[in-house]
Amino acid sequence: MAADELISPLQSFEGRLLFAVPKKGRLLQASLNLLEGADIQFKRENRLDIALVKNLPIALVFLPAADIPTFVGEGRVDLGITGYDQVQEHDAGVRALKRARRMSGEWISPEDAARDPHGCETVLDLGFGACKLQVQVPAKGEYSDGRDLIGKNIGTSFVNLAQEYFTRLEMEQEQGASTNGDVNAKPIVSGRKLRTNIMHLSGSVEAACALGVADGIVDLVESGETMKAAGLKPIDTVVESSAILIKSKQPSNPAMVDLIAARIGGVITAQKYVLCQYNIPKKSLHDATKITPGKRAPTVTQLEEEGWVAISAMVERKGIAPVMDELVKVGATDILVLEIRNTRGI
Ligand SMILES: Nc1ncnc2c1ncn2[C@@H]1O[C@H](COP(=O)(O)OP(=O)(O)OP(=O)(O)O)[C@@H](O)[C@H]1O
Ligand SMILES: O=P(O)(O)OC[C@H]1O[C@H](OP(=O)(O)OP(=O)(O)O)[C@H](O)[C@@H]1O
Repeated sequence: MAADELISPLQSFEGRLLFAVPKKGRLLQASLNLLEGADIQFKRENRLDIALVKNLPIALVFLPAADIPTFVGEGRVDLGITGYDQVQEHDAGVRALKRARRMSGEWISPEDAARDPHGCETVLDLGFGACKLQVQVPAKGEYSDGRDLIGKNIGTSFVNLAQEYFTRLEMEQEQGASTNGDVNAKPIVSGRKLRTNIMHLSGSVEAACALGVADGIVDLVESGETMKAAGLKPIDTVVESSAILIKSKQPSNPAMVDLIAARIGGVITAQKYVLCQYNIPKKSLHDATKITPGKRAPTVTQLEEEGWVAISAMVERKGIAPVMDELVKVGATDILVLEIRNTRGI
């Protein structure tokens, strides 16, 4: 066996920026598309959760989305793609741990405190994986408000956020105060015993009510199809989420983090916008530029034909159809909509 075959994947991380990517689930494919768009080239061997990037000093680590905030927050991994909901759940877990430590009077060494950044920074919203973490109850049942579930059984994979949510409601009830649903409005009292029973479920959480395990659940909703199929309805939203790029507070190679962030940001902008090109009589230029102002300003080019100009401007993809309708109304012709493959510096 050649000597280099004896080198473990862990050893070959040396000097590489570690970038965590969801290994499965809802965020996997869109994340892989982003990596491809950012020209991060790798080959993932079957069943291996580590892949060395061929053209950059980066190693990709494929991890469950729920674990990525821990790895990045602990500074073990430099960058990661995960859901904002997962970061919030992780942070709520860290808050709970700190409260418990304070309560038990546990001594925390200065080294521990320094090593414990327990937090990652959001670099970019990635524009996919939009969903809401919602409190759900049987559609035909007696509950219509989060407060109705105080003291009941709640099934969830988001135990820490659910605990914070119900702690807040219980405290409000006890104090007769209102925080208007803002879960961050008041600090959670240390050592307080929660009356609501939060049960951890790892998946298929929607089944818990029908099976009599839970009175309500806290779970993710996108289209609402799963919730509806399970005979549930939402009564409150705990977190609104989408996929985000996060970074450690002390990345091993800050310049490489910035480069990757710029590349990924460029791909996201390219996905969000299309390029709209059209010709318009010069006298209608003012009206047309109001419809397509572009990111900074539209590009206006003189046409050979007297009294006409050509315009080129970036337009948000989701609004392009009405923009084209409006352009036709002000006299635009030859309207073309082109895909943007990549961007930078926008
Ligand atoms: N229906 C959905 N629509 C959009 N995004 C979602 C949806 N469900 C989950 N997500 C996002 O994807 C993240 C990962 O969820 P997903 O269910 O794919 O996880 P997973 O790693 O496959 O774990 P599990 O085995 O628990 O399902 C969530 O934290 C959330 O940010
Ligand atoms: O509102 P919808 O569009 O129906 O999506 C919501 C569902 O998607 C997620 O689960 P997923 O399908 O990823 O599987 P899981 O239940 O195993 O987590 C989430 O936990 C819901 O069950």
